[in-house]
Amino acid sequence: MEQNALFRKRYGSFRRFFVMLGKARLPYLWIVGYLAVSALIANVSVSTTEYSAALFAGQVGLFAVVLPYLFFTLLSLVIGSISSLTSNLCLARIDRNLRRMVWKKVVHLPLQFYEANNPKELLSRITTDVTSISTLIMQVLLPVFTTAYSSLLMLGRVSSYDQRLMWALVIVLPVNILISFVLGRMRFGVADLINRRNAQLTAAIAERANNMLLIKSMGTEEKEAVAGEARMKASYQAEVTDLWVRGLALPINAIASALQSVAIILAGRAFYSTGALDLTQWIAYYGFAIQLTNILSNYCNSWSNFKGAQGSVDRVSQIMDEREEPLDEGCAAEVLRGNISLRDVCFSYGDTALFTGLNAEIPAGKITAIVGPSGSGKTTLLNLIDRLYPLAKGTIAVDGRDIAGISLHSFRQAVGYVTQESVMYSGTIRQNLLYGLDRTPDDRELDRVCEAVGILDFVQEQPEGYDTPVGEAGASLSGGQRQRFSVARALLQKSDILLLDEATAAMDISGKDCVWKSIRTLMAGKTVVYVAHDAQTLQNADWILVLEHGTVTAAGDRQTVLQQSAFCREMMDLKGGASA
Ligand SMILES: Nc1ncnc2c1ncn2[C@@H]1O[C@H](COP(=O)(O)OP(=O)(O)OP(=O)(O)O)[C@@H](O)[C@H]1O
Repeated sequence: MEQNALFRKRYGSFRRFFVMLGKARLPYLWIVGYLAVSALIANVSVSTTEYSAALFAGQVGLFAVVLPYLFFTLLSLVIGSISSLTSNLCLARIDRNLRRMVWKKVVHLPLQFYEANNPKELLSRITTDVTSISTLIMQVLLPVFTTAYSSLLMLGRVSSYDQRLMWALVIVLPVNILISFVLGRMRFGVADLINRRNAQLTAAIAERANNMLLIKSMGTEEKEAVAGEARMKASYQAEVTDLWVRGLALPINAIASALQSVAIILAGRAFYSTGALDLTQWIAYYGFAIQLTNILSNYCNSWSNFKGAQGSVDRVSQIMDEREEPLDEGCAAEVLRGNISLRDVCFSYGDTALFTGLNAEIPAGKITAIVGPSGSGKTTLLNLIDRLYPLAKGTIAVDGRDIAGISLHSFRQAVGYVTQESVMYSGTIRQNLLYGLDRTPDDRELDRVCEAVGILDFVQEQPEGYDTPVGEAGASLSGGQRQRFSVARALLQKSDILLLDEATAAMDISGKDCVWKSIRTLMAGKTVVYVAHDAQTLQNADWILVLEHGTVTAAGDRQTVLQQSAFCREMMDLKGGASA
């Protein structure tokens, strides 16, 4: 974070914008095509202006003026349509490439990033912010070239009539640019505020929509309605402020344009009356001057978009500056026997230290239970073994090898992990079972594993069997069913080490027994580490670690630990048979 702040301080938005574009792999061929078509339009437009000026001046020669005028008018229509198509395609492709870049980055960031940033706010970074950056490229960045080219072309034509007239035009034109700069600065703050408030609103709505069960059961509908209203009011107020700023910009721009037109006409008129320009040139000059004014003021209006999109650039480039997890650094995991040793492990959440020199041994080929009071760090310990957080100090070794030297990707392939939440996606049962596997087991294998965790009957009762959708995040399944599918998914992974965090807590007594028997059979000879909260699941352990106040206070087989640990005795005596 500190590093990012330093980066942001050192490099302005411009620099970060271009660094980001460098990473985005823009559709360069399409962009070149768009620029070429725009250059063609500029040339056609110069010819159209000159032929129309000749017509206005009374030259009606069919082949010298009328037909060329009609031809160029038609040509500008055709090229205009091609240009608008190319521009829209460019915008869509830039949008797609930027989104792909941000998403690729986001999925490679460490868990800590998601804990430090509201994941739901990330939604708007990938959608709204990316769209404003794509628009910025199409409306501000590329028009630098098209506007400069058209302006130079037209100024060149005016200069061919009289060089002094061109300089007069060059002096008058920047009035609009100056005004747009000032207005753009004003708009930036407001546009950024709108984006931030909308992102907060989206995040809050997404969170509430996910937690409707809690809202209903606690009867907080009214409170939530009022809180939502306050957030919507905040967004509305930001939008109203933006309207006021834009409202102020309109008359200022209109007055500036009117003054500019008067100056342009007076300058042209002076040259025409002294005979420096003929009638056709005078009309053509006026046509070019008006077009130049429009092109520059359109560009300057877009410039205010740049100021508005600066916040989006900052937010997206903040993601792009984050360090990714180095998934492929280090050597391959190969086959792990699964003897896990923790040496002087230190780990903190922010400033709060959880482990300050934790030592523990988890034997290979056994089922080890981790028990301890709530908040003692059992889940965190599993997360550290799965390398979801980096250690502040100390080492974790498997079979004597420091796991920090093993490539994260191959290590996590060798370690299966069933987390507390039993994560399911809104696909079919099959898609959920196969998620993350680098092979495609056939139905017979799926049947075997599902039978082992006691969910095969349920699958067979479904109209579409394994191809039955499970609803959003597995909403159509019970908590126990979700847990069985999560365990089945981990068993299909055929990992060397299996971590389970209260993986059977939502199952009934016979369900737990069935799942644990299968784990013992299917993981025979491999290492299983699980968090146990009740005496029944503790029965499955060959080895027990008691974790209290950041240290292991007892370790060994059941007999040894029961003698050593009051916590464990209490757990067996008081909670005997109770489910977690
Ligand atoms: N992401 C986090 N950020 C900050 N603190 C955290 C985070 N996750 C856990 N903690 C804190 O770390 C401590 C250990 O949490 P952990 O979930 O590892 O405990 P646990 O033993 O598994 O608890 P339980 O038995 O209740 O599931 C707790 O005090 C908790 O508040």
